Amino acid sequence: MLDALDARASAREGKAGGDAADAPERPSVSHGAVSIGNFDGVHAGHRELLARTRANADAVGGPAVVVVLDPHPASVLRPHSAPTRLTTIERRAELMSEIGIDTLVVCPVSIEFLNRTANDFFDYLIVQRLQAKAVVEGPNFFFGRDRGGDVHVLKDLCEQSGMRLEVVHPRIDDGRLISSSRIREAISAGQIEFANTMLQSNYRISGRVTTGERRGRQIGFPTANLTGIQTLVPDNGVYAAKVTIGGSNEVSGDSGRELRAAVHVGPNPTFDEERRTKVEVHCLDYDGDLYDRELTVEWIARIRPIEKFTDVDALKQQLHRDVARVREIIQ
Ligand SMILES: Cc1cc2nc3c(=O)[nH]c(=O)nc-3n(C[C@H](O)[C@H](O)[C@H](O)COP(=O)(O)O)c2cc1C
Ligand SMILES: Nc1ncnc2c1ncn2[C@@H]1O[C@H](COP(=O)(O)OP(=O)(O)O)[C@@H](O)[C@H]1O
Repeated sequence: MLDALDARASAREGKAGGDAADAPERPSVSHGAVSIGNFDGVHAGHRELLARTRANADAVGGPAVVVVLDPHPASVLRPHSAPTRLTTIERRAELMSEIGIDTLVVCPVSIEFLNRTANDFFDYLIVQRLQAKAVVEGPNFFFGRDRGGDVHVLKDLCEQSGMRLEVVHPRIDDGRLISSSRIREAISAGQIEFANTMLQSNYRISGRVTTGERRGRQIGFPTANLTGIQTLVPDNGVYAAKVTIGGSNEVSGDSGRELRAAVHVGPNPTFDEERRTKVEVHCLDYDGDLYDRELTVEWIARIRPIEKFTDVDALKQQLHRDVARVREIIQ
């Protein structure tokens, strides 16, 4: 039973995965302040909860620990309705590290795990595995079989174990709660600036550069075509973005180089390719080989929808205007 908690990430190192027993230096998870959730996006609401987790950790003199239930419990129960994630676990660890969380523990979620009663969940995870001194959650926190535990149950259990509990009230924006699903809706509608405001950071995706139709260079606008994207792709359209070349474990010379880019998301109707959605990145002021490299795209603003142009010259004229617009938006 204890091996349910078998992977952890040191948020300070921004890494995830691996078995705890293999880690050369196990990050400290005991006797601290703990918050449990999915934290997809690490958005403004999460950030308030995490700031309070940090403050409680300081008050009890232990580490600030976040337990990410992965995959999201709802997607284990209803795999077909699982939403596409906003952030990988590695990205969540990176963002949490930036805001002062010491350790991110990944708790694998299975049907058996979700079948624990609320008392059992609390005893196993919070008491035995984490030996927590403080717990921080939002009022919508439910735990245990059939979501049997809520913050009132949690309050009683914490009191019985002599733990502090802080319930952090969620952040309201325009009278509506900031939530991961609301951010997904905004991104899927191309409302990148609104999503970025709710995230309090620029939305990102990463992918590997693959070959396309080799048309880009012929028309003077080479585009790096991304594949293997694991997170939500914004609505079809043309965007201004910042791009970083190379993955975290690449050592090549220009790894980490940041560029501005005009990014196309969608089909290529001008070339009668109406169906396939592609993510194509035209980097400004760059000429090099990107095939098989990893690119991270930081979305800044949507410029326009995809159009079918009457000919390639009309497309080229528009691409010149798109690039000029990117230069205006990202100075
Ligand atoms: C910033 C940008 C905007 C684009 N907008 C459109 C568009 O509105 N309509 C369209 O058919 N293709 C558009 N394209 C896509 C080109 O058709 C595509 O890059 C070209 O076909 C090259 O494809 P390839 O990389 O497979 O060679 C755009 C490309 C870029 C970089
Ligand atoms: N400024 C640039 N932006 C994007 N890719 C570039 C740039 N300069 C050179 N390249 C290279 O050109 C390739 C894209 O050229 P393109 O003719 O569109 O071919 P493909 O159809 O295979 O994507 C990229 O994968 C990259 O290796």
